[in-house]
Formats: sequence, structure tokens, C-alpha cells
Amino acid sequence: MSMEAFKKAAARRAADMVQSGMVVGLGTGSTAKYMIERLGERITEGLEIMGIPTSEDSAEKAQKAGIPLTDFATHRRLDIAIDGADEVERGTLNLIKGLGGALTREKIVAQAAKRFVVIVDASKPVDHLGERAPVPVEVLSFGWECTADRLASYGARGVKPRTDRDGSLFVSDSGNMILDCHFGPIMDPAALSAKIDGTAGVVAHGIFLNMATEVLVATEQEIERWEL
Ligand SMILES: O=C[C@H](O)[C@H](O)[C@H](O)COP(=O)(O)O
Repeated sequence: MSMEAFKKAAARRAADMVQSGMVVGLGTGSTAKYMIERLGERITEGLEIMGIPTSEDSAEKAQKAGIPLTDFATHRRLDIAIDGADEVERGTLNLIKGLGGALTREKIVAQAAKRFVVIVDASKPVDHLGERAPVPVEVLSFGWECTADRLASYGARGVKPRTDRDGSLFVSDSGNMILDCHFGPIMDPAALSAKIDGTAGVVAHGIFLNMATEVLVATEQEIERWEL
């Protein structure tokens, strides 16, 4: 099976956990898009749900799939949120998210959800967060140079603003910059997370601690379900 097929398998399995009447957080990225597609299929079969998207991109995909959208003004609490991840730490289910730039909205949606189901292919599990992925940090553009210096003082290498493929500055859906911070393996993610959270200019960062309630990992043999 290709990586794409793994993503699709995990995404469809998660979408099949959704039941009528639920308010569903709709994640962002190449795995979450399959979950949105599957929810669209289920709606044509009679499923009745409302979605809160984690990005403009997912909002567009959800609308195309026929998923009715709602917002936090109407629904403060979500029954379930389903999203991809860039890394999943074995044993803790802690995550790095945000290589697609949607981390802040994703964190708000995950925090508001009773269940947060993470869908990944077999390339995403790691022993320590930061092994492969940088930690994306969404920052205000005002004083970003100082914010970047501060992040570097925590051990991040090569901190610079994310750019799009054409070299132009990446701007998040909320109008902010993303600084990708390469820490290497993170031995104490709680301490690092607290330091980044306490840094002026930081809107949110991509370390998600104690948020995932379950992780579906699609491997060659099966879809493993990890829970704490
Ligand atoms: O900002 C993007 C999100 O955190 C994605 O969920 C994450 O990057 C995983 O994306 P993908 O499923 O495309 O690997």
C-alpha cells in the first residue's frame, strides 16, 4: 500500500466513528482531506452532523463535500475532532502539528473537543517529538526577529519565517507568520512547551500535549488504535 492509501485508510476509519447529531472538528492537511471526503459520502447516506473547520482550506473542502458548517458562537463544545499530525510520540500520544500552517485553529478546535482522534500513516510515530519535524510556532509579525532570537535561545536551530514554494512569506489564516524551529529530539516537551507559550509574540505552537484521546495509525497490516 502507498503512503496515500495508508492516510486514506486511517481517515476513513475515523470518519466512520462519527454519529448523527455530532458537532465535528474538521482537521487540515493531506490526511484530514480524506476524512472530510468520507464524511461527505456519509452525509449523502443520511448522516446528520455539523462541522467546525480548522482552516479556510478545510472549510472549502467541507463545503464541497456538503458538510454543514457551524461556529463557536453557536457550539462551544465539539463531540469529536479528527485531524492529522506531523509526529506522534509513542507511549504519550503527544504530537507535533502545523506543517500545514493551521496549528492555532487546530489547537483551539482540539481543546474544545470531547474526543480528539488523530489519523496518521506509519511514517509519523516517533520515540521523541522533534526527531524529524520542526516545531512550527505562529508569531505576530511585530518584533518577529526578537521572538525568533528568543526561540533560538531555547535550542532551536535555523529559526526563520516559513515561505511558500515561490519564496513569498507564508501567512496563516489568522494573518500571522510561522517560524519553524528545529530542536531535534525533545526530551522534556512540557518544559519546552511552557517556555514557548510564555514568550511574547507567540500566538501558538505545534506541540500538542495531552490532547489526543486516540490515534489511528495505518500500517501495512492493519489500522492500529492507540489510546492511553
Ligand atoms: O497544519 C497542518 C496540520 O497540523 C496537519 O494536520 C499536519 O501537518 C499533518 O498533515 P498531513 O496529514 O498532510 O501530513
